[in-house]
Order: sequence, then structure tokens, then C-alpha cells
Amino acid sequence: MQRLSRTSAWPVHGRQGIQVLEAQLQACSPIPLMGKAGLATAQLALALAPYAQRIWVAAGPGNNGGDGLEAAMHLHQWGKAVRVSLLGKAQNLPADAHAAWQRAQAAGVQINSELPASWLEDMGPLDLCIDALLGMGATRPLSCEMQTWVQAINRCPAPVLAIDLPTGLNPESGQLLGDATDTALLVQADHTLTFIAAKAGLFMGHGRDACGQIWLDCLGFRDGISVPPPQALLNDSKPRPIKRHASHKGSHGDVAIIGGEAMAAHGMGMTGAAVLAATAALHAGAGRVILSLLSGQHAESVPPDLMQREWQRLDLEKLHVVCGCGGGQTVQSVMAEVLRRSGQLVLDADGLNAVAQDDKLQVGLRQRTDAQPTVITPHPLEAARLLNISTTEVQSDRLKAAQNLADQLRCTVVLKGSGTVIAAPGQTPRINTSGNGRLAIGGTGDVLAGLIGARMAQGLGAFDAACTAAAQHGQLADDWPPNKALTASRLAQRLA
Ligand SMILES: NC(=O)C1=CN([C@@H]2O[C@H](COP(=O)(O)OP(=O)(O)OC[C@H]3O[C@@H](n4cnc5c(N)ncnc54)[C@H](OP(=O)(O)O)[C@@H]3O)[C@@H](O)[C@H]2O)[C@@H](O)CC1
Ligand SMILES: Nc1ncnc2c1ncn2[C@@H]1O[C@H](COP(=O)(O)OP(=O)(O)O)[C@@H](O)[C@H]1O
Ligand SMILES: [K+]
Repeated sequence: MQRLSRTSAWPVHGRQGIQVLEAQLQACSPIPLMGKAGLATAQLALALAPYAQRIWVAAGPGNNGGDGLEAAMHLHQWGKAVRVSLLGKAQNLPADAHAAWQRAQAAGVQINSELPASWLEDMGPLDLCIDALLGMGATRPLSCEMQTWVQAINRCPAPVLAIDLPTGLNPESGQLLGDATDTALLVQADHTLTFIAAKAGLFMGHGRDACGQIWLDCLGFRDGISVPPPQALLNDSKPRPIKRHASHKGSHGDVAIIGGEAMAAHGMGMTGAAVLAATAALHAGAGRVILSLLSGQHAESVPPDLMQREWQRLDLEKLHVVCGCGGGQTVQSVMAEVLRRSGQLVLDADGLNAVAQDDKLQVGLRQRTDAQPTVITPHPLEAARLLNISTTEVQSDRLKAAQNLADQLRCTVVLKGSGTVIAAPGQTPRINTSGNGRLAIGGTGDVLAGLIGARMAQGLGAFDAACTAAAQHGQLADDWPPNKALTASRLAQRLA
């Protein structure tokens, strides 16, 4: 069993991949995998709450419930007061889970079909709750009874350990089952012990809030097992480029930020986004950073280290261009040239909206050569516009949406949001695990775009630059002092 850390590129599998692995693991295991899963759950419960005496296991009608029954048996045998609430009839349990129920009964575990309200008074306050209601078999919206049980778990003041995944979570998308929107229908766990392999939904959307700390038990994985291609890898945080002694400002690349329409049609200046991207590139260590405001004006009160120049005077072929941050409508008029000439390119926000609205610009983006690496950084709505689908469709399969965009537009894609996905043609997508809801404020995306530009300028390829930048951007937010406001400008200044 391992605590999932950010230092390894763990493979992520969907239902099919898990089934293939499961069949092979079962074939070479003398005991049912459920026995291993139940024992691992009980061991983790003991490690997490060594002084827990009163433990409630909410067991569902399938094999996830079977894991819970196995765990209950071990915890009972180790001297804990364990109660199992079984949702459904024991005779309807699948074979392995039924065998687990028989063993638990024979060992003397108290199993009934009541929620704690009816028996809590005799038992005293609970010390731990184990969510064994639903796992990988969860495909449809929660039944009414299941909803009541999920709410009972969430009302329980004790810490919650979810088996395989928190009940109510779609393990592939990280959305709620059946596209529900009420997060009361999702178990909020403190820890989740997942089996065989990581699943994408644990790291995206609601998964990040619901899982708590994630643990993985591969249930006896060993060499010789043939592993299907993973859907994705977790994005491990890579070291940043090192600046060598024998270097000069020209060695670290020139970044140009094109954006910041001065007065948009609605009368608001939008220079802030471009300044944020430029500040981020500067602090991330780009050799030189040039700010090109689309108004043609010079911005006041920007760091003195920034150079300012009209975009028409930029030597685009030699530059690492970050285009679109606060570009408004004006950016449309520069896009064709930026796409054709920029040496390396990061395209964000209004630059992406311009491409979505214009087929010719899409062709221009696709036609960029291998010598002109490109990263696009859409949030889900921008990705939806580019793919001509709804945001809900993007969010229901973020891995597929990012890969489709990468293949269609022949570039690296950073699909932002909770569980940022980095995809590129011919690459296994990465799911970024750093970052949190404090980043959900205006301007942090501009900081990310500038950071990617700086990493490309320092010599990383487009995909590596995107992965490294996403990991660092999220990590900064994770390390942010809880009592200090996180703002985009402070984030940009904390980069190194
Ligand atoms: N197989 C193995 O080797 C191993 C499996 N392992 C464990 O098994 C888990 C997968 O087990 P599983 O396939 O039985 O599915 P599971 O999540 O228990 O749910 C199925 C039951 O729930 C019901 N149900 C579904 N959705 C519902 C809803 N929304 N609301 C209400 N009910 C709903 C569904 O009913 P149905 O839809 O069929 O009518 C069926 O009765 C996996 O996550 C891991 O924990 C480990 O032991 C390792 C080895
Ligand atoms: N809940 C979240 N968890 C992790 N990262 C998030 C979350 N919400 C937003 N982010 C990150 O914050 C940034 C927001 O970017 P974006 O939506 O483009 O905003 P803006 O254009 O205002 O800068 C992205 O890097 C995104 O991945
Ligand atoms: K569960």
C-alpha cells in the first residue's frame, strides 16, 4: 500500500483497464482479491485511527460492500466494536461478497440493515466510518435509499475512510453520479484507499474534494502481469531547468507577451492579464521579457525589468510568444501572423476564442510546423468552444476532450481546472495533482501561460514545459500560507 505522492508518474486506468488487471491478478492469487482488499482496508483503518474503538461500516449491495465486510471481520477480530449496516439483502450479494458476509457473520460481527441512528445510543460515539457502499460498479444515479445512506455518512462526525472511491463519485470523470449537482449526494471522505490502480475521477472535478488523502493498494501486482496502456499518468513534479554559471541573458530565452487590449468595447481596460503573464515569465527566469500591448500604448506601473514594444516590431520567429491574455477582440487581427511566424507559441484566452471563431485560424494553428512548438491553455469553456461541444461534455470526459483537441489542432493542450490535463499527439496524457480551489480566481491562468512561456524559453519542449509549469503553479497554491490571500499578482511574484 502506498500513499499517492506527486513524485511518481502513477498510471491511471479506466473501468476496462482495471478489469483486465483484476482478471490477471485474480488468476495468480491463491485467495480472492476481496480478501486482500478487506485486509488492506482494515490495516489502513488501524493505522489512521489507532485508538478507534467504535467503527461503523456502511456496506453496499456489490463487491465494494464485500470489501467492507472483510474489513469489518478483521477489525472485529482485532478487538474493535464494529457494526455493519448492509444495504440490500445478503442473499443478493455477488458470490465473493456473499462469502465475505458469511465469514463476517461466523466471526460474530454485528450486521443489520439499520443506519446508526437506531443503535448509536447503545454503542456510543463513533470513532471511524468506512464507506463501502459503491465502488467501480457505480454507473447510474444514486437510488433514493443510497442517497439516504450517503447523507448519513456525511452527517457522521467521525473520520471517513472510503473504499476504492467515495460513494457518489463517477470514478472516470470526477463528476457526481448521474450528473447530479448536489454535493450532499457524495461521500466526503478523509481518506480513500483505492485498489489495483489510480482512477482519473479521483483527481478531477469533485474527486479532489471528496477523496481526502488517497492511498493505493495494487493487490499483489507483480512483474509478468501484462498492463494495458494507461488512460493517463499522474503528472509528477519535474525539476525546473537549472541556470548554468556559463550563461548570459540570451541563454534563457526571450518571451514576448502579446495581449492586453487597452479599451475594450465595454469600456474596460484589459492590460492586467498581459502584465500578469509578463510578470510570471519574468519571475520564472526568462532571459528577457517583452510586453506588447495591443493598444500600441506603453503600460504604466509595470516592473521596470519588462521591455515594452509594439507587436509589429517584434521579431516573432525568434521569440517565445505568449498570446491572447486579455487580448479582447483586437487579438483577432494579429492572430494569423502570430500563428504563422511565432517561433514558439503559448495561446491563451482571447487568442483561443479567436481561433474557435475562425476556421482559417484553426488551419493556421494546425499548419504550424514541428519547429514551431505550440501550447494552448483552454479552461473548460474555451475547450468547449474549440471542440464545438458543451462544457458539460468536456467535463464529463476531460481526458478525451484534451486529447481530441491536441490531435485536431496538432499541439500540446493544457485543459485547466480541477485536475488539469496535459495532452499532446502521441503522448499519454498527464493529470496534474497539485493545485486547489484557491486558484479559482481571475488572472491565475495568465500566470500559468507566462510560466509555460518561460519554461519553453529555457529550453523545455512544449509538453514538458506544460507539465512542469502546471505542477509548479499548483504546488505554489498548495504551499500558500492559509492566512494570506492568494492573488494572481502575488502568485506571479512567487515564481522562481
Ligand atoms: N471484482 C474484483 O475482483 C474485485 C473488486 N473489488 C471491489 O469491488 C468493487 C466493484 O464491485 P462491483 O462491480 O460489484 O460494484 P459495486 O461498486 O460494489 O456496485 C455494484 C452494486 O451496486 C448497485 N448499484 C450501482 N450503482 C448504484 C446506484 N447508483 N445506486 C444504488 N445502487 C447501485 C448495483 O446494482 P445494479 O446497478 O446492478 O442494480 C450492484 O448491486 C470495487 O470497487 C472494489 O471495491 C475489490 O474487492 C478487488 C477485487
Ligand atoms: N478548483 C481548482 N483546482 C485546481 N486548480 C484550479 C481550480 N480552479 C482553477 N484552477 C486553476 O486556476 C487557473 C485559472 O485559469 P483561468 O480559468 O484561465 O482563469 P483566468 O483567465 O482568470 O486567469 C488555471 O490554471 C486552473 O487550472
Ligand atoms: K466506496
